[in-house]
Order: sequence, then structure tokens, then C-alpha cells
Amino acid sequence: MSDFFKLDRLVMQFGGLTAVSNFSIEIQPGELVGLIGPNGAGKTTVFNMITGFYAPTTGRVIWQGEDITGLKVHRITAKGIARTFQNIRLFTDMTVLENVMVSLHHRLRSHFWEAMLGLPRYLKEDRRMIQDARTFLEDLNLVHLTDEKAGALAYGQQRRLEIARALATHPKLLLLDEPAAGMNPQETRELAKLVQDLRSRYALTIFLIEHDMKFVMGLCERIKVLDYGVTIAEGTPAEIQKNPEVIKAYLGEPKHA
Ligand SMILES: Nc1ncnc2c1ncn2[C@@H]1O[C@H](COP(=O)(O)OP(=O)(O)OP(=O)(O)O)[C@@H](O)[C@H]1O
Repeated sequence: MSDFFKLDRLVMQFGGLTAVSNFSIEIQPGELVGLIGPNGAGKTTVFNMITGFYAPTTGRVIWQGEDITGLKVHRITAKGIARTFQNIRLFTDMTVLENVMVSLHHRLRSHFWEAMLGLPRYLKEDRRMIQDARTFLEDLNLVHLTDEKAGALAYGQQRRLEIARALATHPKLLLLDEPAAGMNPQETRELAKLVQDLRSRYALTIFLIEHDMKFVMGLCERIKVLDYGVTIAEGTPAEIQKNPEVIKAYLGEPKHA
């Protein structure tokens, strides 16, 4: 059993509502795993528990052998877990480059006063950061938009900028929350290729939520299915597609009929 990344019986309750019930999974380095399920199934809540946005009611998040359950968001980011959001969260009035720079900034070693005084170490780090940020933008096919305001970008470009920002924190595990939402079929196909390329270029492990079944089935090696907070299936895309419980959940048949 590996302790690279393990969710052990996670439970999240909001008042009387159990949003996620006994969610467990192990993901190996380099794997690309999908999390699917109808609206409100608890998928984003799982991501929120991994990344410190919610402290689980019970259960554990194990990352590289360490119990990181309930740590603060910035500490989890610093340990190499990054995410994107279902509702895009960019600094819309800042440029594309500045958005990536903000993510890189936590790695900057020089002090605030060095920056204020424009001391050499700061200036050197600043130049290096701009170069690094441009590299991420090149990887996400956004470098031609470097000086545009993030808010002026097309939807698909904003989604890619979110991924660039996540990569700028130098993660080992990348969580993507509906990366293809709002994209047209052509953009979605390009995104699938991009995700594969990024996985190998940055040696990433990827866990993603997505409603676009073609995208998930074509990209993920393994898929987990949630319905009303409960895991109803886990398997390869081929297994999931013919699983009767999954078909029932997606066709919206009354659960207790
Ligand atoms: N902070 C919160 N307080 C109360 N209830 C919450 C909170 N966050 C999520 N929920 C509830 O938990 C359940 C699961 O929500 P979640 O957003 O995780 O589902 P999801 O599978 O990501 O859905 P979607 O596909 O629509 O994004 C929902 O009933 C939601 O209303």
C-alpha cells in the first residue's frame, strides 16, 4: 500500500447534510484519475477537503506519507498540491503575466524591504520570476496574451490561465475542477492533449472533476463515481460506462424507487 496520496474514509457534514460519506481512494504517482457524478454529488467538497478549504468532519488526507488533514490552504499548496476552481478565480484587472506572478510570488526569497529598495537580489529574482511565468504561459498557449487583462480573455483561455497559475506553485499533485466547462468541442480536445502533455512534462499526478464524459473517458485511466456523497463505482472508463449503478445515477432514476 502506497502513502503517496491517500484519502481515508473522508466524511463532510454540513449541519444535517452529509455531503460526502466515507470517501476513500489511493492514487499512485503519475496517475490520471477522474471524479464524476451528478450535480451536488459532493465532488468539489472532496477537493475542498484535500486542499484545506474544508476540514473534514472525519477521515484523513495522507500526502507523501504525512497526515495533512485540516492544514491551512497555503501550507497544503506549499507541500505540492495545487488546484483550479469550478468558478474561475482570476485577478481580472491584472494582466495575464501578473496573474501567474502572484502564484510564483510565494517562492520569492527576498524580503519586502529589499523589494522596496530595489536591491540586486530582489531585482534578479524578479527577472527570473518573469521568465518562469512566461514559460508557464508558453506551455498553456497563452504567451501571446501576456499583457492582456485576465478579464478580457475568452472563457477557454481563462481556464488555461487558471492551470498556468496552479502550475506556478510547482505542484506534484494537480486537482482540476471542471477544466473543460464552457469550452467548445475543439477547445476540449485540445485541453485533453494539453493535460497529457503537462502531466509528462511536469511529472504530475492528476485528479480531475469533469462533466464532459467524452473528455473524462478519453483521458482518465481510472474513474471514481459519486452520487449523493456516496461512492457508487470505481473502475476503468470501459467498466464505468457499462456500470448499471452509474447509468441509473445519470439517467436520474429515483434513488429509492
Ligand atoms: N459550505 C457548504 N455549506 C453547506 N452545504 C454545502 C457547502 N458546500 C457544499 N455543500 C453541499 O454539499 C453538497 C455537495 O456539493 P458539491 O459542490 O461538493 O457537489 P458537486 O458534486 O461538486 O456538484 P456540481 O457538479 O454541481 O459542482 C451539495 O448539496 C451542496 O449544496
